[in-house]
Amino acid sequence: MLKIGKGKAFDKVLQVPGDKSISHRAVMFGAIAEGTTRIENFLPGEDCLHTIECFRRLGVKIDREGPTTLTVHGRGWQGLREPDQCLDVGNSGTTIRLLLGILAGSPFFSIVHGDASIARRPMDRVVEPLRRMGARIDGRDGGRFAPLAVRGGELRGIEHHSPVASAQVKSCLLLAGLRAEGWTRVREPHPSRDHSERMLTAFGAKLSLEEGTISVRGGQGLSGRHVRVPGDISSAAFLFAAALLVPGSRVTVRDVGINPTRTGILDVFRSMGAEVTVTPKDQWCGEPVGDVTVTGGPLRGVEVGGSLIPRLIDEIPVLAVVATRAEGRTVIRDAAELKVKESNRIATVAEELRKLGARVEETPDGMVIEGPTPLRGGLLDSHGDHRIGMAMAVAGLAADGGVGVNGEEAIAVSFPNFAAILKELE
Ligand SMILES: O=C(O)C1=C[C@@H](OP(=O)(O)O)[C@@H](O)[C@H](O)C1
Ligand SMILES: C=C(OP(=O)(O)O)C(=O)O
Repeated sequence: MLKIGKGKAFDKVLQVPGDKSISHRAVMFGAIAEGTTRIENFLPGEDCLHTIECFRRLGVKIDREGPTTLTVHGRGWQGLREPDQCLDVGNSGTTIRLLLGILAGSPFFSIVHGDASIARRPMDRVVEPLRRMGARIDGRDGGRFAPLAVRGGELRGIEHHSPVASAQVKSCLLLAGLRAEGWTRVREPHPSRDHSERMLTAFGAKLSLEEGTISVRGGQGLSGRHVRVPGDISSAAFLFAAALLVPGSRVTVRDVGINPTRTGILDVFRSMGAEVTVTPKDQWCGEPVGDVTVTGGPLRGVEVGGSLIPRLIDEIPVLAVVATRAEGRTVIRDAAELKVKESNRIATVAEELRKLGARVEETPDGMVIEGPTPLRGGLLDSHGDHRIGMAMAVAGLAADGGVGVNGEEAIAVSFPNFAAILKELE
C-alpha cells in the first residue's frame, strides 16, 4: 500500500520522466524506419517496455544502453517478421491500437493481446476502418475486443470520419496509410494530440493538414533519427495539482513537453485561479519543451468541455481532486471517453473521492464536483489504473490523516518514480 500523509507547504524544482505517448512512437517509428533511431529520456514505464518487447518479437533489434537510453535498429517495414509468439501489450491502449495499424499492412499473421483492462477496451474503432482498408482482423465479439488476430497484407487508402477525438485512432490509420495504395484521410470532431504528425514529419514523411483533415499518401518510407523525449506533462500534472492542494506551495517542472494539444490542464488551472508560468526553451524532434511553474492560491470551480477535453483527457482524474478544494461547482462534460480508459474513470474517481467526503456526482459524459469540501483520510484503491492511483495519492496531501492507496503497483505503467517524488512533498 502507498501511504501519503497530509502535505506541508513546499517550493520545489522537479523533473518528470519522459512522455509516454512520445516514447511509444519513438520505438514504433524507429522500428519501421530505415537506419538507427537513438532515443534519450525514454520513459521506462511498463506500457513503453511492452512496446519494446512487441517490436523485439517482430524481429527488430533494440538495444537498451541504460534505463532511459535506447537504440532501435530499423530495417524498414521489410525488417518486420512474423512473430512466433503472441504480442503482449500489457495495459497499454496506445501500444495495441498503433501496433494494429502497423500489423495491418505487414504481410504475416500475428495475435495481439493484453491484460484484463485491455480486454475490455473497445477495438472496433480501429478494427472497422482497418478492415475497410483491406486488413483481415478477427477477435472476440467479432473483433470488438482483444485478443485480436491479424493477417496483414495489401491495403488501400480510405477516408475516415472518427466519431471520437482519438490520437490512437488517428495514429493507427496514419501508420496503415503509409503502406496503403493512394491517400488515407482522417477527420476527428476535435483535434487530438498531434505527436504522430510531428514525429512522422521529423522521420521524413510528408503529411498534409487541411481543414481539420490529416492526410497521408501511401508508399512513403521513414528514416531513423535522434529523438530526445520531453518530460510528460500528464505526469507533471500530478505535481502541479499537489502545489494547488497544499496551501502556500509552488512547483516548477523542468523540461516538460508543452505541445498545445496537451496543455489543456494548464489553461484550466489558470482559469481556476492558479498562477501558471510557462517558459518555452527548445524544440526536441518537433516537440516544444519548457519549464512550467504552478503556484497555489484560492481556487474557484470551472466548466470544462468541448475541444478542451482531448487536450486534458488523462488529467481529468487529478483535476477532479483539485476541484474538491475549489469554491463552487466544477462541471466536466463531453468526456464519455473516460469510461473506456484503463478503468471507467468517471465511476472510479467518483467512488474513491466520495470515500474522502467529497461531493461528486457522476453524469453520462462527465461529473459535477461541489467544493470546497474538507477531505478526511481514508483507504483508497487504484482499480488497477495508474492515473486513479496517482490522483488518489495526491488527494492524500490534502486529506486530514492522509490516505493509503491499494493497487499502487499500477502506477509503474506511466510514472515509475512517482512515489519517491511525492514522498518529498509530504
Ligand atoms: O495517442 C496516445 O498516445 C494517447 C491518446 C489518448 O487516448 P485516445 O486516443 O483513446 O483518446 C490518451 O488518453 C492516451 O493516454 C495516450
Ligand atoms: C489512457 C491512457 O493510456 P493508454 O490508452 O495508452 O492505455 C493513459 O495513460 O491515461
